[in-house]
Amino acid sequence: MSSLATSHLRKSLGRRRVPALDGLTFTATSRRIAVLGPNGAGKTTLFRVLATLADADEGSFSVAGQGVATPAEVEAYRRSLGVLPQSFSALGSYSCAEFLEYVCWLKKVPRSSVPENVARALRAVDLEDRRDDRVRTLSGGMRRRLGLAQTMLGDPDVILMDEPTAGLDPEQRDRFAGAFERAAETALVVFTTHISVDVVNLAQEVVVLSEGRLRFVGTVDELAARGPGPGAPVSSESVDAGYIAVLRGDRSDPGDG
Ligand SMILES: Nc1ncnc2c1ncn2[C@@H]1O[C@H](COP(=O)(O)OP(=O)(O)OP(=O)(O)O)[C@@H](O)[C@H]1O
Repeated sequence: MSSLATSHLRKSLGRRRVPALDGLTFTATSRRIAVLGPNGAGKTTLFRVLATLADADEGSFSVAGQGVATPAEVEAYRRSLGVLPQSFSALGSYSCAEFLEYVCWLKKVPRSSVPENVARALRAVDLEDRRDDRVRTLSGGMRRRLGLAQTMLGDPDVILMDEPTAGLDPEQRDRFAGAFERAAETALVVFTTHISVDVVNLAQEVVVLSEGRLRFVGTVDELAARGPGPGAPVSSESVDAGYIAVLRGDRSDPGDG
């Protein structure tokens, strides 16, 4: 069964109507999907469409076999969604727990479940000891993990993240990966990235875009094999090499279209 499928998604932006998504069609079947592509490939635009922050001009998508088209479908989907945008900024004067309680309220989490939701989310991202500290006192990596924590409130079925590890140092990226693992235990996770280490550490399947079109969809192993060749161990080097080969169109891909 498909976990995420798009069909002929088109979205043009700005006065010059730049085609940020140009008939994008793919089917992914795993529960941890990385969307990879160079600057301007259309990753953020896809994220915004999947998060229902923007409407596609044409085309459709479905998640776990459920369409997201009619107002009732969109509403049900939004209720099942956790979202971490690239420009996430929490309310600095709130404590971590107060901020998460506020998001619970926005997400209409039943009042009796709020303490448990907040405690579970803080535990998952390793911020229990910062529970009562103000958000503005957290490091950049901690803030990013708090951003991940808020996606987990209300037990979402789907979590979407736009470049969640951008700007994190290797140690913080590692800690983020641990928190990501816990979030992905119960949700389908789709995230955009530029970073091949993220693909290796976080994803099962990769969608490569450029110029709003599909270049590749397949497992991390399959992408890595596009570089040095079949049997190459999966590493950030082999994923990078596979990614470059895919962008150059070195070998044809049955998923291209
Ligand atoms: N508001 C806008 N007006 C006009 N063009 C835009 C706008 N936002 C994005 N674009 C263009 O749409 C295309 C896709 O942009 P998008 O931000 O989705 O790419 P991206 O893959 O997320 O890039 P990056 O990795 O740099 O964040 C690019 O050519 C970009 O210049």
